[in-house]
Parts: sequence; structure tokens; C-alpha cells
Amino acid sequence: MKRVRLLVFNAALGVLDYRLPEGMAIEFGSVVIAPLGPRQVLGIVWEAERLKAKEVPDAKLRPLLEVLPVPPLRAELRRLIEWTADYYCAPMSAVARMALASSAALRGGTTTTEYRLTGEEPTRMTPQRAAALDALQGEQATIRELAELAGVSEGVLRGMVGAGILEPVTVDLDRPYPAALPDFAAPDLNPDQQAAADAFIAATRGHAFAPFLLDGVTGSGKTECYFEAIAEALQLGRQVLVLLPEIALTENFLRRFEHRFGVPPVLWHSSLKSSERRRAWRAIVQGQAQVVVGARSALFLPYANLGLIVVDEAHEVSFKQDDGVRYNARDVAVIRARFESVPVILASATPALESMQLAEAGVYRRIALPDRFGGATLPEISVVDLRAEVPERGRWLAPRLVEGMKQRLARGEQSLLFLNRRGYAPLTLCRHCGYRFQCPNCTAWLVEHRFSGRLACHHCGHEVPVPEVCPECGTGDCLVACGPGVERIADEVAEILPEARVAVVTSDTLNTPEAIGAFVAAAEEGAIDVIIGTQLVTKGYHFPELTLVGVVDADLGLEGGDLRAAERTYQQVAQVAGRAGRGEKPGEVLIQTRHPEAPVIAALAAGDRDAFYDAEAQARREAGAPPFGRWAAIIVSSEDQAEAQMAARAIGGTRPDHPDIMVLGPAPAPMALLRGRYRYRLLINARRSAELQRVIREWLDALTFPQGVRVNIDIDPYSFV
Ligand SMILES: Nc1ncnc2c1ncn2[C@@H]1O[C@H](COP(=O)(O)OP(=O)(O)OP(=O)(O)O)[C@@H](O)[C@H]1O
Ligand SMILES: [Zn+2]
Repeated sequence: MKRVRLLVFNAALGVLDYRLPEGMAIEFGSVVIAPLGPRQVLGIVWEAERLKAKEVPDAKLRPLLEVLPVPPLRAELRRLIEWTADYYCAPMSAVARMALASSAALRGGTTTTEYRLTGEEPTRMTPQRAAALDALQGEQATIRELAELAGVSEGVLRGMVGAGILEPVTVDLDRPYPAALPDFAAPDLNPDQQAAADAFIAATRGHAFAPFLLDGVTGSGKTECYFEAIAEALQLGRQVLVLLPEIALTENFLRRFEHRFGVPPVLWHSSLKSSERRRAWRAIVQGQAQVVVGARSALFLPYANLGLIVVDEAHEVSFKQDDGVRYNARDVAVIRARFESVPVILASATPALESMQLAEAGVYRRIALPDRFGGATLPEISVVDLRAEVPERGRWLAPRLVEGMKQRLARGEQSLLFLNRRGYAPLTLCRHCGYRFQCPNCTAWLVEHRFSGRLACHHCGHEVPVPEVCPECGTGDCLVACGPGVERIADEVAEILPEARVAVVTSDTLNTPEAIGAFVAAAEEGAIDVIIGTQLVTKGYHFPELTLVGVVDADLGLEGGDLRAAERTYQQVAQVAGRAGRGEKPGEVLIQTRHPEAPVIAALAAGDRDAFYDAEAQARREAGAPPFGRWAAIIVSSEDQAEAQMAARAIGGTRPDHPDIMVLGPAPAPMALLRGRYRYRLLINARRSAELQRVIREWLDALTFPQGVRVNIDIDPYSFV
């Protein structure tokens, strides 16, 4: 009899033993189906000595049912799953789920059925059918996805299939992706770039763990350098993973990649259609997908023969996942590279302090690109002290910035205004009674969006139409907007530069690949004079005619208790400043602030990056903050406030007594109510030497909580709300 230990996809059970039936062939990493009570469960065959399970006598073991027809997860990936679960105190099954990503892809079947419009007019028209006809032009997807797109029920669409208005199409999931050509359009690199590329190429050939920090100023051509390493991996027949911080950047990357290698890379992100997802996953496990570019979820996929990992814009906070498994994709990418014995390149113009520190300690090899490519110079940065240079009443742009924009418009150049606030105004209140619009589910104001005529919560998605009268006092026409969002700045620009063509760029307006593509094309063609955007436009883009950048409110990021607030402000402003003057014409940056004396603003104005990093490192060292000490958070939540508070107190009351660990709280979270759940937080500060995870696990494992209470552990937290 042979015993098999499974990691099962059920967080409560975790690990279970089974019997291997006669004639069934498995290996470690095989993906299998096993019985669980009256149901079935997915599992991965694991090394028994690495997973603890409840001892069950042989006679009681039930047999495995089936081995799925996919390659077993390789040992390197199994080790990564173990490491991630252990480090982030997450269930292993939750981590492993990210490797499998699509249960449909596991189930044989190399084709699937999608539907599209036939062009046939319905003989019986209904409002739903009309809506579907309208929304589904040019679309092809499963019934469920089409129903979502069109906002009608699946039943309506099935009826349309019956009536011949929609037709099925068989999609081949194993049709190969076209081959990328390493020599399609190789650039001439300048000497610095060549040195960087040579180091990356040698490491890629070497097939050993080699972490790099590619620290190059904005516009230095970091992408071109790591493209050379990708070309080398392609020559060697090895796969490459490129992680980008957000989907919005992939469109731009795609175009550059295609320009360099002749074909687009394979995309991976959360909004892929199910057929695209299945096709990509299968090509990834079979090694046919050569270069995969994606958001952080691409990190755990079962690559057949990974040869290189690139993390671009590696300083970005969005690499940290803030729900489910709370991992940092940048850090786990380095760990994956170590298990896979491959190089990993972290690229950024504004590296995280943590990465700088590791480079200084010699753990990462730092490769510098100190100059912009092609003789372009870094922009001239100056500070606009809003206390001295006051914008006109009811306006937000200081006269100097307005003047600069007028000049750019007259010269046919572009300006970019950065304000990290979506919508029209962050707070709306009643002039008559002072009523403030607040989200019923969250500790947050509702943000007015004039484009859509709605008040929206940016945390839970709650939305209401902007009311005619105040819901509190019933007065009409009494709502006042407080503070600016990008939409309000757009109104101001329309008043001061009525002839300017303006694009507002936020996740509300740029939410599809088509919209992003159209924006980039318009900006490149010079069809846009003024871009007004959130952090979405701060990085990655290259518009040669853009010569003026205005930071509308540099103080915004410094509010709130985030321990990395100064660093984040530095990065955002330096990145957005880096969009100016990338072509032949020099760039200018104006930073509006009420605190010109703040160290981060002063460092930005002086262009003194080292001074900023030194001061920041010093402050963190004194606070025992990362990378010198460590933080962890425990977040307790429940729909019942008393229950949440009690659970938080129980945790606080049993805090470990440990010389290297300090526990702060529990206290109500700054976001005390989020999506209808009451939240309490504990913050843990530890020395690097403390076995932080073990201490937290033992501490919490000893407690039991009511059903409705969720206790989340956040190791190396970025969010302090
Ligand atoms: N060797 C080269 N030959 C031709 N064009 C180049 C070369 N190096 C860089 N460029 C061009 O210069 C521009 C800036 O390069 P790139 O966008 O890679 O810079 P970056 O370092 O990633 O900047 P950022 O951090 O600001 O995004 C791009 O349009 C790129 O195509
Ligand atoms: Zn809300």
C-alpha cells in the first residue's frame, strides 16, 4: 500500500493523506482529485516529511480519484509556496491556488466555446436584446462574460443563441503564441547601457541566482537594457517573467516589446477572459509562452523553465497585495529567483530604501544609469510656495504654473498636472446645515464624480447619484465641493486655457487596454495639450513634447500616519518630474507646496537624492523601522463592533513578552469601518533578529475567535489604514 500526502485546496483542512490506487502514476507536484466526504477536492502531491498531517491508520485511507493531465508543480515552485506561506503567515493552500490560477485550465480539453454576434437582426426586439446588440459588437467570449459585458442575464443571451443572433465559435486553447525574435530590432546601446546589458546577459547565461538593482534615472533606457537580457533568454530557450505594478502600464510595455521583438508577449492579469487565461496558463506550464508580462499574480505561475525575472518600477507599492495572501511580489520575486537559480532585475529610477540598503550591503548588485539617453537632460525643478504665490480665489494652480502652461500651449508643447485624487472633490457638504456625505460602509467621505454625476466611495464601491437636495435638511442647490480632484483641475484648466485639448487620466477613465492605447497614441501624436492625472501617469510614459510638469499638491502624500509617507512622496514626485523633457527640449517641473521646508520637498528641489535617502535611512534607523527593524500588523475585523473589539482585546491581553518585540495597540484602525466591517489593529515592531513569524503564529494559535471574526496578519505592511 502506498500512502500519499496531499496539500488540499481547503484552508481549514490543509493537509490530508490518501491511498494511491493500483496503476495510478503520480510524482511530487502532481495535481490530483481526491474524495472529501461526499465531495471532491483538488490537491497537490507533496513530500510527506515537509508537511505535518493528522496520523490516520492505513485502513482508513481513501483512494485518490484522478491525476489531472497537467505537468506536476516543480520542486522549485513547491519550495516557493512553502516559503511564502511561512513568511507571510498564510495558509499554504491559498498560496498554491495562485499557481494553478484557473481550475478550468487543469481539466484536459484543448478547446472551448465562445460566442459572438452573427449580424442577424432579431425578429423580436426587446430592450435587453437591444442592449446586448449594442454592447457586444466585436466581442467574443463565454456566455457568462458576455452577460457581464452587456449587463443582461445569461438567459437573454441563450435566447439569442437559439434565435441565431449569437453563434458559437470553437476556440483552440493550445494554439501556440508566435515566437519572439531576439534580433528583430536590436538597439544601439550607449556605453553605460551596454555595460548594464552585458552584466545581465552574462548572468542570464550563467543560470545562477543573481539579484540586480537597475538604478537608472528617468529616461535612461532601463527597459532597453533588460530587453537585452530577455533576448539572451530567448536565445537560450528559457522563459522570462516581467512584473509590472499595474495593468495600465502593460499596454505601453506591449508596444515597446513588439517593436523590439516583433511579436507581443504573453499577458497575464486578473481581467483576462477565461479562454485567454486558460490558453496562457497552458502555454506557461508547457514552456511555450516565452515572455510573460503581468501584474503580481503572474509570479506564482508554474513556469516550465524560467530563465530570468524582471520587476519593473520595483519601488511601487502596488506590488504589495493587501488582501488574501498579503505578499510583496517584489520580495517574493527575489526569493523565486533564488529557488530557480536565475537572475532577477529590479528596475527603478527611485528604488525603495529597502532595495538601496540591500545593494549597499552587497546582497544586490547595483547597476547605475546616471544619464538620460540621447543627450536629454534631467528637468529643472523648482518649488512654488503656495503661501507666497497664491492661486486665484477658488482655484488651485498658482500664477507661475498657469503662466508656464500658457507658454507651453503657445509653443505647441505639452504640460502634465499631477494630483493623486480621483473625481471632482474629495468632500462634499451642505452649505446650509453642514451635512457631510459619508459612506455607510466605510470610514470615508464620498467623492463627487462629475463625469458620472455620482458620489462614490473609493474603498467599497458604494455609489449614489448626486442628490438634488440635502438629505439632512432638504435644502435644494446647497452642495459645496471641498478641495480639488483631477476633474476639478480639468475645469480650472478649461477656464484658463479654453482652447487646450485636455485629457484626464485616472483609473476611472483609463480602464481598458483600448482606452490606454488611445490615450498614448493621442499624446504621442500631439493631440493632447494638457494631461491631468493621478499616479497612473507618473511613470512609464515617454512623451517627447512634454516639457512642463506641475505637481498640484505635493503635501497630499505627507498627510496621514504612513511610515513610508516621505519616501512615497519622494518617489511619486521624482517619477512624475521624470516625465518632463525626455526629448530634445528641456523640461521644467513646478512643485506646489505649503511646506517648502519639509526635508523631502527640499531634497526634491535640490535634486539631491542621496541627501533624501540618507535622512530617510537615519530616521528609519532611529525608529527601528524597515529595513533596520521589522513591522507586522494584526487586523481584527467583524460586522459586529463589540465582537471585533473583544477579539482585539483578547489578542492584546495575551501579547508575547519578548525583549525584541514591541506590541502597540489594539486601537481602532484609522479606517475603523471598511466594507461594513469594524476594524481594530495591533502594530508589532521587532528587531531583525526576532523570530517574528513564529512568535505571532504561536501567540494567535493559542486563541479561538467567534465565527464572524477575521484575524489577518500583515508581515512587512505598507498600508496603515
Ligand atoms: N539605446 C537606445 N536606442 C534607442 N532608443 C533608446 C535607447 N535607450 C533608450 N531609448 C529610448 O529612450 C526612451 C527612454 O527609455 P526608457 O523608457 O527605457 O527609460 P526608463 O529608464 O525606463 O525611464 P523611466 O524610468 O522614466 O520609465 C525610450 O523612448 C527609449 O526607447
Ligand atoms: Zn465605502
